Amino acid sequence: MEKLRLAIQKSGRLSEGSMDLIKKCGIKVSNGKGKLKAEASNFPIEFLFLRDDDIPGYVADGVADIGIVGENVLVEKAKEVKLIHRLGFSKCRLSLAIPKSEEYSGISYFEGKDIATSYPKILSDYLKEQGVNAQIHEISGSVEIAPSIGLAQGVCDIVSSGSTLFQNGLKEVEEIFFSEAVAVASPGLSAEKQEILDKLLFRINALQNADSNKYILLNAPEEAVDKIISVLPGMKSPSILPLAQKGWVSMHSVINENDFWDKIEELKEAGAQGILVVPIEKMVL
Ligand SMILES: Nc1ncnc2c1ncn2[C@@H]1O[C@H](COP(=O)(O)OP(=O)(O)OP(=O)(O)O)[C@@H](O)[C@H]1O
Ligand SMILES: O=P(O)(O)OC[C@H]1O[C@H](OP(=O)(O)OP(=O)(O)O)[C@H](O)[C@@H]1O
Ligand SMILES: [Mg+2]
Repeated sequence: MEKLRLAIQKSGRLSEGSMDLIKKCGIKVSNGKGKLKAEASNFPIEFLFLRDDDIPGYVADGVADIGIVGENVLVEKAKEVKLIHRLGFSKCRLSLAIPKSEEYSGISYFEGKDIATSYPKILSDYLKEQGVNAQIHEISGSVEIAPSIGLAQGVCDIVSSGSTLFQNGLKEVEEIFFSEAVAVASPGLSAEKQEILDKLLFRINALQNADSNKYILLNAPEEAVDKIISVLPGMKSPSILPLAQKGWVSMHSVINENDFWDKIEELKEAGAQGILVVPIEKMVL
């Protein structure tokens, strides 16, 4: 049987999230330290552990069928791959930053200046769009050091908490690109590989649906049921079970994480009591 080849980052900011996702999908793989290729024991998938920069190229060439990579690297490399799914981890942004002591006048500050970055394509597209001419110096890492050693007056690099910028005496002045981990696929997958990929995406969707929803249980007087159903429609409609106490029921449903606090207020007003909210591990719609 054919196996789907998945390229993931060997070690770095994407590795933990990628392996965690695979594990939660019920796929078992043992990747000893230093092992660059591994097979799952219970799913037709093979893993390649690579530098993240190489993943879009390997997927475009068909050496790997799919890959997990940051959107920043995907856009920077501009390879022929299909973005198939957003994964929601390793969220960060690409920003322009300058020394803290400098006064920032707006994007024209960078006119004629030198900017160090590992993302020359994204930066030059942005500067072009803004009508700014600046010299871009491509370096592959430790970008935040550039102003303090006289290599450039500004940097364009990844920011998450902002602590690396802060520790290097820099301040963020423009956010130019937002990124998260994404799954990408080769353009020409065989029907058999596409079928394996569909199975994997089905599992990922079940995890993501579960993450964005909660299971809710509550007790209510029978006369409050209609009002509560209108607040909590659930996946189809809530389950209702009689309580030992006459005139009372227990209602079970699913609630979206984003609506949670607003709905709790409405439920209490409608007469709900003993409200329990519990996480869902997997959810198939
Ligand atoms: N501080 C951060 N917080 C969240 N996500 C991040 C952070 N830094 C980087 N990322 C995301 O994770 C990806 C990988 O970052 P990492 O720092 O591990 O890359 P790297 O050093 O180039 O690794 P490699 O050795 O594989 O080339 C980045 O391209 C970005 O999408
Ligand atoms: O805003 P922060 O939370 O400080 O995160 C940003 C830093 O994180 C990444 O580096 P990482 O720590 O992964 O080290 P690396 O340079 O070896 O990739 C990135 O290159 C930034 O330098
Ligand atoms: Mg890299």
